[in-house]
Amino acid sequence: MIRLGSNSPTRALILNNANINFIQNGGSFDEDSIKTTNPKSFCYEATKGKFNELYKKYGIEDMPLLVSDSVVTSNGLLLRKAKDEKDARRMLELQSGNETSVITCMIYKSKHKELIDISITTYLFEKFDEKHIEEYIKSGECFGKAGAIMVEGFCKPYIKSVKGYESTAMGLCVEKLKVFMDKTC
Ligand SMILES: Nc1nc2c(ncn2[C@@H]2O[C@H](COP(=O)(O)OP(=O)(O)OP(=O)(O)O)[C@@H](O)[C@H]2O)c(=O)[nH]1
Repeated sequence: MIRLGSNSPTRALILNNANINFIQNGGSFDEDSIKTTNPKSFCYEATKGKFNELYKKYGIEDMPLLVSDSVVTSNGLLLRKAKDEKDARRMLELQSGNETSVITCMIYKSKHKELIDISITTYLFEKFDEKHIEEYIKSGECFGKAGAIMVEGFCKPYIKSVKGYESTAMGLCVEKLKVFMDKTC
């Protein structure tokens, strides 16, 4: 059993699908406190901030702690979660017909071992259909997701090429996590 230190329904889904037993306790780390706009550094600092908050609160005596953060970068810009419909439209139009990378950092710490991993999945998308963009925004599914994208949903029909794990793009590189958890310390 592990503690998923996250509010993310997608991260919970990823662990469930991988048959990893967990309880979920999200934190309230303020990502706006992070100054850097370098996507990788931002992602690492956000993960570290989330980890420190929840490590202080729960420790790892009773079970290992797993936290994670994901950001998107396209055209060198850092894309976090869309603030509103206008922001979501901006992010989607930026990624339409473009290359996009999802960067996911995770920290897993038990009494015996610790993993700090940064994984990247890069997509080349076809141009998104304008009408489909509007439907997707209206559905609200674009919110709460880095870069307002959903690789297993809205983006799927537009994927021209992909390099990296889909799980990384969805918010938790479960393939690497499972290999690490299965390793004896
Ligand atoms: N379903 C889905 N979710 C995605 C995708 N890309 C990113 N996400 C989610 O976007 C969110 C990125 O925001 P974060 O700040 O890392 O995490 P959060 O949702 O705020 O949750 P915390 O772990 O509590 O910080 C995460 O919940 C990811 O799972 C995707 O393609 N599909």
